[in-house]
Amino acid sequence: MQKIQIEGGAPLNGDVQISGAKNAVLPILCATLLADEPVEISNVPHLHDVVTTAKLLAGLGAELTIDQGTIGKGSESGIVVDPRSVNSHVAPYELVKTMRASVLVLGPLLAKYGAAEVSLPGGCAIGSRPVDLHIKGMQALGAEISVDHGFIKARADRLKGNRVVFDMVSVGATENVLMAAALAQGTSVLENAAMEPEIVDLADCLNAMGAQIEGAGSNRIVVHGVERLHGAKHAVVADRIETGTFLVAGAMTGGRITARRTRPETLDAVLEKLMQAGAQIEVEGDRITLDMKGNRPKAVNITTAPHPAFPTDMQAQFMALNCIAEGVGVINETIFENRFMHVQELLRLGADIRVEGHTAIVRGVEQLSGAPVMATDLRASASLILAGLVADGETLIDRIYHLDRGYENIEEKLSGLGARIKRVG
Ligand SMILES: CC(=O)N[C@H]1[C@@H](OP(=O)(O)OP(=O)(O)OC[C@H]2O[C@@H](n3ccc(=O)[nH]c3=O)[C@H](O)[C@@H]2O)O[C@H](CO)[C@@H](O)[C@@H]1O
Ligand SMILES: C=C(OP(=O)(O)O)C(=O)O
Repeated sequence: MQKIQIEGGAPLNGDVQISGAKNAVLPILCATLLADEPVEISNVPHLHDVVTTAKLLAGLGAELTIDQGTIGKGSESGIVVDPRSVNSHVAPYELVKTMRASVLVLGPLLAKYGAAEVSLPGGCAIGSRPVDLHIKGMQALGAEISVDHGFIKARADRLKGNRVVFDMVSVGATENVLMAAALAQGTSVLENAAMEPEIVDLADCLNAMGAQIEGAGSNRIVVHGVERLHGAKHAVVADRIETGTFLVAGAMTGGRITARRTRPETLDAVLEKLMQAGAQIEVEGDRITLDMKGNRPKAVNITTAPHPAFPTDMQAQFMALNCIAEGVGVINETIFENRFMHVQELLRLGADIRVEGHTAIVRGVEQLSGAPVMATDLRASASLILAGLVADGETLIDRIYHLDRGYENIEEKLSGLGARIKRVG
């Protein structure tokens, strides 16, 4: 099995180009099912989750044209999905179990074809992650739903617009209901909606396909259902989590890094914490430059919460930063009940972390020491890479398939900044 090998201690400097966002491209690919013409998506990152989604859509009968050569290399091309040949409404367990975002075909299949059978995703390393809000949302739009033999089985002649009040903020449930409401009869109002930039990107794509969605990016989204959605072209928004991960790498190594082709306005909470850690941040157009001027970062306190607050998907990376920072940083994880899996592995690298329930107290040490470690989930993998970049000697990270779900060419990008990192095995 492949591993990532890092020789720590090299300062990182230079420019890095940010890819399209995993968490935007996955719902957008699912949204293409709603159209009755081909939809062309560009700035598609080359990720394992994109391959899984492509398999899922192909399994439903959609025809996909994938331009491997250009994926991730520019915004000219990517994936064209022609949904006209869709002839199945079943999302099988084999795919859903490897990628929870597969549940996002529920809304589109139901709205367009009147039926969907989607395997229940089950729990994952970071938490139990139920889908009750997705189901309640579809029911509010008039779907009949049963859950048996591990599948969500949904039917509706034509969904009807309604007021949907989410009990708690959910990115996935907001996206699923948004897609379903786009083709429903009448107007839907989504209250307590998630406000993540990826929701805005999905709504932009749907509107380009002819949907009538207002208010995406706020906690109240109004969707005027339309009769049909047509083909469109859409470029995926930049990945704010990838951007943040590279900026933390710069901060931890005392370097100067420019993230190019990103969306600075989606990173306010992260940039604020980097400045508190002592980084000088400059924003110009689609670029963010972080300069640590060779200094050791200062520890920062973090509480994760829905956008625009600090993202849970950056928690593990800031934990790594706190591990080598000056002082003590307190991290509260409020989104997922089990998102401290990286702690045990960071301890193996010499970190000083105490976990009390949903809080981790991190006392910065002068130096981490390289060791073999195991990745447990996507962002945990990123945190171990970051720690390895500053650890003394060699760090060998196992189970890196988690990383390939969500980071495009991370070794190449880090090598380009001066890191001594390679894939082995
Ligand atoms: C593909 C994608 O975009 N993934 C992101 C998405 O995941 P995802 O959409 O799964 O996350 P949610 O926003 O839905 O989850 C937030 C919280 O709500 C709970 N919940 C959610 C749905 C539900 O029906 N019932 C319920 O209780 C979850 O268990 C969790 O505790 O948002 C998360 C929170 O920003 C990010 O960490 C993930 O990277
Ligand atoms: C938790 C994440 O993704 P997913 O929802 O796809 O598991 C993530 O991107 O950090």
